[in-house]
Amino acid sequence: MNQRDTIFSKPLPSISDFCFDQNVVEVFPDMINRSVPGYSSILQTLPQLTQRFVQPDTRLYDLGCSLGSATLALRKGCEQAEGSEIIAVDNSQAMIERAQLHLQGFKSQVPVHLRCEDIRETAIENASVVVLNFTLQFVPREERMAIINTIFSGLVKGGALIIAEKVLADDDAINDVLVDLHHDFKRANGYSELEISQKRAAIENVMKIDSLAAHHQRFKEAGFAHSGTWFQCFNFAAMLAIKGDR
Ligand SMILES: C[S@@+](CC[C@H](N)C(=O)[O-])C[C@H]1O[C@@H](n2cnc3c(N)ncnc32)[C@H](O)[C@@H]1O
Ligand SMILES: O=C(O)C(=O)C[C@]1(C(=O)O)C=C[C@@H](O)C=C1
Repeated sequence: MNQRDTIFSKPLPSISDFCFDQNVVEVFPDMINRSVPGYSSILQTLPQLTQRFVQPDTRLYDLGCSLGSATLALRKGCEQAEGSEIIAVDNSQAMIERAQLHLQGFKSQVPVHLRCEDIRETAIENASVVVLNFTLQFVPREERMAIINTIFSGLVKGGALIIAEKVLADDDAINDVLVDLHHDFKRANGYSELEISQKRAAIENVMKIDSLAAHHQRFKEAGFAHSGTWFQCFNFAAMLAIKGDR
């Protein structure tokens, strides 16, 4: 466990589209910590946000759970709420198998149901909290609205969607600065120029990012009464959308 990410360290003859396969599973904690500015701050805040929005006898969903780091944060935040149940979903079999092992290492009264499933197929029911932590960016853009609509319909009144994404700045010059700051962050974390450029090419076709304005517009269109950005580090941001009429 906790192997160093060297996936893009050697020159590759051709760059395939990035996918969450067994090789990525092996290095995932190292990869995400060294690649996503603010990832640990976001995870640290999740229990607090969960505690605030969880309601008794409801479900909590972690969509695109990878190894279950956000699932554990959700579980920490809902320990005190009677009748909580967590559903964690990922469409990578390799991720789900490792998440199962990872979650077994921590004790809790709250049941967690892990599902290998496409989040586009996931039914959301009686949910007080739904987390999408760096997952929606991997869903084709034209299919994102349907997912947000499904989440909104499945949330109870006063329920919350907690979502983090890599984002695009509206202003091109500002965007260039944020991208450079992100690349400097990767360099400072030991990634080489080759690793940065090969990773960039690998995610280019599979990870299409939206602006914060586009995300908030989508939440509004789905019917959320409130939405805002509660954290941003360079071009990585965490947002909150709340269903009204609690
Ligand atoms: C960047 S990782 C998420 C990190 C994780 N939420 C965390 O906080 O550690 C994105 C995850 O989303 C999953 N994923 C991408 N598209 C998906 C889809 N359509 N359905 C289910 N899972 C998906 C990937 O397999 C991957 O594990
Ligand atoms: O933008 C990048 O370079 C990234 O590595 C981002 C990102 C992400 O945002 O999820 C992409 C894939 C990996 O899961 C880890 C990080």
